[in-house]
Amino acid sequence: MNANAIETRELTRRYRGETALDGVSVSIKENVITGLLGRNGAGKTTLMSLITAQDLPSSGTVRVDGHAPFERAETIERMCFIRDNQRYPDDYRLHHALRAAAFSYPNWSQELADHLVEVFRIPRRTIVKKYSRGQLSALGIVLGLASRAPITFFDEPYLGLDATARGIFYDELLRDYAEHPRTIILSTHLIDEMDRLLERVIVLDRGRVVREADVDELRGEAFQIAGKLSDLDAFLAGREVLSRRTIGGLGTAIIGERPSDSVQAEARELGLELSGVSLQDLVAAYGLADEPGTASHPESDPTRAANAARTPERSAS
Ligand SMILES: Nc1ncnc2c1ncn2[C@@H]1O[C@H](COP(=O)(O)OP(=O)(O)OP(=O)(O)O)[C@@H](O)[C@H]1O
Repeated sequence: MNANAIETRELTRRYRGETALDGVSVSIKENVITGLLGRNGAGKTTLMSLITAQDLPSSGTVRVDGHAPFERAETIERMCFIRDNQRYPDDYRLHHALRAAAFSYPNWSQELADHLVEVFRIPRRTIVKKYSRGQLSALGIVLGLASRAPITFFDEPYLGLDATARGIFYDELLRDYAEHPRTIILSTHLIDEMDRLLERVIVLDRGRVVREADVDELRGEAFQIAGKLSDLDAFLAGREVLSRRTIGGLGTAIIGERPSDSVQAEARELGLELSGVSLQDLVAAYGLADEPGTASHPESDPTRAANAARTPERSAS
């Protein structure tokens, strides 16, 4: 079991009339990739800002490697926080940003930075202020990965990145993490895409922690069932139905229950298809993420619900 790199206790941040974080107590494990999930305004950025001492709590405590990070340089230099709206000085070009990062992060890898600049095709001569949204995100990723900071935060690092670049990010992150294990915290709405990266998730809703669990544990707690409505209704009676969709005479539902042998046998008898649930669907079923097909889940296919009702993608194992 990994030790905790970060612990917060009853962390609260109030702005005028708005409680952005409300008594958040979480433990983030060392050398694990943790996903920070939740709908817009859930408090993800606020939590990362407080942990990295870029903001002060209204009450509650933060401990990073056992220390309060605020004004503690040794702790702060162990952390790298890549914001989704990272700002750079007006005259900055790529080499300025890289040089500043090399100066700030003791574990900085220039070799990795040069490699990532090439694979993301980041322009060297253009002023950073003129970068496209995707190029800015790519630069953030270069700085975040090449920092090799023992604790690295990425706040929605994929904004504006095309699918190819996002794939490169996930592969490069996994490769470098395997060679240089470290604590990585990613806030994301693209749960489906990132679920291969995430080992643990913290789900926030309206400033509170609603779930903190290993991804495998979460996945084992629910299943999807699909088939004819009449058979489905018989199966669903008395069960904890987290979400349900109907298309014509077919339906799918996500059930909050372990898919035990007897459950699987019952589904078979009724001619229903039982399958695993993706992390995105599970978090959405709890009402804590954007539904697939909505604007902040751009990669999802709006026809997926219909397809799921017809042909479940995976079998439960
Ligand atoms: N400086 C501020 N002044 C007032 N309210 C703020 C401030 N910063 C954040 N908030 C509020 O705190 C809440 C949490 O914001 P936060 O940015 O942490 O959410 P988030 O989960 O990162 O959202 P998103 O997914 O949209 O980026 C929101 O309601 C937001 O409006």
